[in-house]
Amino acid sequence: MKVTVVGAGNVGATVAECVARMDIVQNIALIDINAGVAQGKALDLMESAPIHGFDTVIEGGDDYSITADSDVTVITAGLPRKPGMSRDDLLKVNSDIVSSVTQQVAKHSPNTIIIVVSNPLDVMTYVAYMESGFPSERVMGMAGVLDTARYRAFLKMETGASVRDINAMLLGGHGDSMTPLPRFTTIGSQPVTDLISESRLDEIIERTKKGGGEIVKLMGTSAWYAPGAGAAEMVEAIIKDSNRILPAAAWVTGQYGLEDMFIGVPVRLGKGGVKEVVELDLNDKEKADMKASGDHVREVIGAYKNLSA
Ligand SMILES: NC(=O)c1ccc[n+]([C@@H]2O[C@H](COP(=O)([O-])OP(=O)(O)OC[C@H]3O[C@@H](n4cnc5c(N)ncnc54)[C@H](O)[C@@H]3O)[C@@H](O)[C@H]2O)c1
Ligand SMILES: O=C(O)C[C@H](O)C(=O)O
Repeated sequence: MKVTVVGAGNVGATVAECVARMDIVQNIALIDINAGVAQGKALDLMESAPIHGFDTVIEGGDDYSITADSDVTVITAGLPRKPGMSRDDLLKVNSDIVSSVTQQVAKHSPNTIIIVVSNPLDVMTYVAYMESGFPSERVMGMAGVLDTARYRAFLKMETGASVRDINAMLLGGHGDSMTPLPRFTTIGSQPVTDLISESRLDEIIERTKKGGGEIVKLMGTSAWYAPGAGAAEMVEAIIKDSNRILPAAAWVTGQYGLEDMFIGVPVRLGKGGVKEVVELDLNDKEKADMKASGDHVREVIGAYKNLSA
């Protein structure tokens, strides 16, 4: 089994490290336009193998021949936002990068499964789908795992419960229009709505929606530990064919009243990629939130199409 990570920056290097430490694949290829950085980080990771005890071989560079026949490819290439920017402000620069990267990926690994991380996430996933020509089940975006992890981390901070006992699901685009679902959130099997007041839960949800921006404001660039771990969790589900139900940006064909876009929905992940989009029974408010999120994603797809027209 082989995994490629494109972009050896903060997120890409973290994905490579997390997957290596899982010791679930024979090879990882780390690609960057800056060959020295990719080679250096690959070598540094290899030198950590005896300490962590993994046998995965990591190779870095700027030549896509090292990525040949990858089973899973994670695309993190692209600019992160700076304070004051929205993710959508990255549309032009990152769509150019994701387009060219995807062409190389598809050429060298025609059967790979692509997980996009670059922002604006839902639309960059759409770009990778269009450029690769792959069937939709082999293209997806990582954001829901991160957004749900943030929500669960904030619930842990609030209640002191173990993160292992906090289950949550979240839908919609990766942005302020995402749709956390308190009705589907439990702590130790108890509904979160029985444990935390409505007003406090609203504050936690608001913090989750703005979680990316909170970190950008603190650091001047965006997050990488949780995003890297999130992408690695998706890689693991695919490599191990584990049928995990995780939130991911997946192609919708009428589910949740949406179509012709990638947007965050619960999916069953395993061999071959997205095996199924899982449809939760939403109430009217949740449906309205999902529709608003879909409207936003459609708007950014429109902006992308105008750019590339
Ligand atoms: N989906 C999410 O939840 C999520 C979370 C965090 C970050 N992101 C996004 O991931 C992207 C990467 O973030 P980062 O913090 O790792 O940035 P970074 O600047 O640390 O790394 C990006 C890397 O991409 C490389 N790169 C640029 N153009 C390339 C090309 N054509 N081919 C190969 N490599 C290229 C750069 O050289 C750099 O090393 C950003 O767009 C960011 O917004 C998404
Ligand atoms: O916030 C960002 O720009 C990066 C990422 O989408 C995140 O949520 O951390």
